[in-house]
Amino acid sequence: MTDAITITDLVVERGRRRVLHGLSCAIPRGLVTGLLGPSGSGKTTLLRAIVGVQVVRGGTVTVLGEPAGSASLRHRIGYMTQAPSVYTDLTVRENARYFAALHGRPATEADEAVDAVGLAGARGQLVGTLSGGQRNRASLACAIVGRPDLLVLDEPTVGLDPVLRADLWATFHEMAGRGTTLLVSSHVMDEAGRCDRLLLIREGRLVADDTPDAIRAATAQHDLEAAFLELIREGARA
Ligand SMILES: Nc1ncnc2c1ncn2[C@@H]1O[C@H](COP(=O)(O)OP(=O)(O)OP(=O)(O)O)[C@@H](O)[C@H]1O
Repeated sequence: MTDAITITDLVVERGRRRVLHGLSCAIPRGLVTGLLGPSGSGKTTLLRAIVGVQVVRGGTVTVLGEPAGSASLRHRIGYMTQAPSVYTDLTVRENARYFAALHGRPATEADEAVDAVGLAGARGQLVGTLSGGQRNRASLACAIVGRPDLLVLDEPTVGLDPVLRADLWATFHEMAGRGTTLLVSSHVMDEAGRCDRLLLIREGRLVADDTPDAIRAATAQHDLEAAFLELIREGARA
């Protein structure tokens, strides 16, 4: 299996504080990789380095065979930030169609993206009048509309009810089945089990990089939250 992303010795400082401390990992193509860790552990910073919008102090980040931030990657990566990046004075459908046009995609694909995030019933509604969770999903529709090779999603399921969350995770796996690589951050450990692979980070260092089952086996913990705690304890003992 080839890797979509390779990160070597990545060091990032933000506001004079070291946030990522020489992090190295590889993210395989065509799978859903979860980036899990407590609030402030450096998840968003790592995602920013991957999409090429973060100044890095050291190390390398290679994405789809190119250095992160290369112009050639712009149409190949979809990025959903934590703050919804949509126009509040346009409808859901207009937003999705606008982003589709930027990627040279037809309006039909924009409408499919709106359906995929469960917003078909609100497609004609102004984004400014949507609930927070709906607005997040409108933002997600705009991120997936270009049919990117790599989709980087920063906490895409925050504020969603369990049914919608399950639907969205099913959508992520369908996309992976069609060859898209997904990197999805979350600090909700019950979402970890839905991923093909997991990166667990804490205080800017990688604590684990494996499948959920391998992490369970290595820690003799079925519950991934307990497994995460066990890995932290092991790290402290070492
Ligand atoms: N613009 C900034 N200037 C200075 N420090 C920053 C800046 N942005 C983030 N940080 C710090 O970098 C660290 C990592 O932040 P980051 O947003 O990557 O964490 P996170 O794991 O994504 O957190 P959360 O789950 O709460 O979104 C935190 O200590 C944060 O305070």
